[in-house]
Amino acid sequence: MIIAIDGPAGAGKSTVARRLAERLGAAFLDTGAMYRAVTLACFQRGIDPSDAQACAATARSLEIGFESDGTMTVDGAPTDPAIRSEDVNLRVSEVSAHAGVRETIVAQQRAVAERLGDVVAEGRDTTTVVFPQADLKVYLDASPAERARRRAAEVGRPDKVERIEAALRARDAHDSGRAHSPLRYDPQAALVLTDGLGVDAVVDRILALVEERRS
Ligand SMILES: Nc1ncnc2c1ncn2[C@@H]1O[C@H](COP(=O)(O)OP(=O)(O)OP(=O)(O)O)[C@@H](O)[C@H]1O
Ligand SMILES: Nc1ccn([C@@H]2O[C@H](COP(=O)(O)O)[C@@H](O)[C@H]2O)c(=O)n1
Repeated sequence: MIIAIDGPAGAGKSTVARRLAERLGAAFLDTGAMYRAVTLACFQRGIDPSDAQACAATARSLEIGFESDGTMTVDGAPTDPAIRSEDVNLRVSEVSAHAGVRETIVAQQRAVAERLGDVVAEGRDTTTVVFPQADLKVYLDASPAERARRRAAEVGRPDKVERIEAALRARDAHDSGRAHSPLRYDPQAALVLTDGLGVDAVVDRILALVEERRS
């Protein structure tokens, strides 16, 4: 069984997907973490994120592994927390837009799912490109203001909510506007709007959809 969850930045995809995977006894696949790992490796190697060929070569050179609990390794080592840094946030959309990077990473995502079996995958193109045959597709969304409030609370900076909203909107615009695998709503996906809904309520709603598909 594959459940694919897409949506804009900060919509709650990884939080919900991780919890859903736990409830279902499935593996959790955070596809964005893979693009973040490529971006960080580009920084560490002095590669310009606009250099499509060098970014693609970097993606090909990395050995990215996944455990069923969602733990990712890069070249056999635990993932560097710097993949979540502000610097990576600012350039990951640019790196992930290169066709050569996507070709490599999408192939790895499919191979991981093949190996892990039941999978809850989340990202930007898991419903449309990576797993078009998914058993359930969900598009998770919330207003930009709500997403920014949640993210600001997460990082303990409610005073920065406006800056955070601007950054989320910029990343969404880049992810939606790119030529290869843009973020878009797949008409086969169930749209789940989460303003005013807690994480457990969102997970319960998706579990109800899983049950519907099974019956
Ligand atoms: N339904 C919800 N209610 C309240 N807070 C939520 C809800 N869903 C997620 N959150 C919180 O919002 C923040 C962003 O969630 P998360 O990191 O899962 O989003 P995401 O869609 O994976 O983001 P990104 O695409 O940027 O990685 C987290 O602090 C998370 O705990
Ligand atoms: N399937 C995906 C997943 C992510 N991306 C790109 O990576 C960025 C970071 O993703 P997070 O979910 O960790 O925030 C995201 O902004 C996209 O640029 C992607 O292209 N495809």
